Amino acid sequence: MTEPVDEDPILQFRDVTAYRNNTKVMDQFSMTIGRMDHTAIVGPNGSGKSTFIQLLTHQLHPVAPENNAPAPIQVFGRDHWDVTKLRKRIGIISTELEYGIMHNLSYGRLSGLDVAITGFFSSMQLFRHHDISDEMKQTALKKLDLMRASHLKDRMFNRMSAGEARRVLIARALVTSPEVLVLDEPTTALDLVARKTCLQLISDVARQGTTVIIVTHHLEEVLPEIQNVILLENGRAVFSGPKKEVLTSENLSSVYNHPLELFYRNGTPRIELDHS
Ligand SMILES: Nc1ncnc2c1ncn2[C@@H]1O[C@H](COP(=O)(O)OP(=O)(O)OP(=O)(O)O)[C@@H](O)[C@H]1O
Repeated sequence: MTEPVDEDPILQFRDVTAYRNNTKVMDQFSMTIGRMDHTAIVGPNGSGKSTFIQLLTHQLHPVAPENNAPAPIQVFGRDHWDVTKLRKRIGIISTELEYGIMHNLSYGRLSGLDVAITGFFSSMQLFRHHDISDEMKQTALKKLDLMRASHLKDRMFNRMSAGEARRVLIARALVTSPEVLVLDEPTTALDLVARKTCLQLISDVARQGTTVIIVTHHLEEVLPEIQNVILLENGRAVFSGPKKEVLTSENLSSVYNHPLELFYRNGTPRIELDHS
């Protein structure tokens, strides 16, 4: 196992290849994300975005390297992690997690405050053996406040709208003050106003010192704070680098296999389909 040092990248994928049900779903995917390199991983349906999240959460494992080659995935400079410890340093928000908590009702219902507190235990539920201190409660309340969700602390999670639930989940991810926040299509199912609020809150998190990684196919989620973009196609990083260089009409048309026109509005990229 390698010993981490502070300057190590947060995430390093080196020629990562992975299979799901005997299908190659990631093919020699390489990328490096440093501290405070806010990054968007963008790609069309089926390009490998969920696969990336699964590799990060250890739900899926890469093909082992040959001989003594370095491990294909390193997080904070290490290739082996106790998943519970890692979850405290990397907050992940996905619709899968939202669904999991929302439908995990057999153990009892959770309030907004309870859901935020589960972040300390990396669990989807609060159990009797969880020792909840006053400090934890205060921190959870503070993070709910940061996400403008204080009014949801006593509301049952399964009675919240998608936008409310998303804000509570971001607060949950922040209770351990993670160095990195990974968001999987954070505005899916949100209406126009909730989407704007959610993106504004994520921008605030990025500016306050947490490295933000957004995995998405919605270009409006590529916030002004994001400077690096990785464009995925068929499980490979086909374009990678500064946002203005990677997000071009030409590159996007190639990856989406359709003529697209890219423009920026208030620092946020948008695309228009070319119907000609
Ligand atoms: N369980 C599975 N077994 C085999 N192949 C799979 C499985 N799940 C996904 N794939 C394939 O893996 C590739 C990458 O899928 P993935 O779900 O990572 O893409 P994605 O970019 O997240 O797509 P979307 O935007 O539609 O969610 C696709 O070609 C998909 O068909």
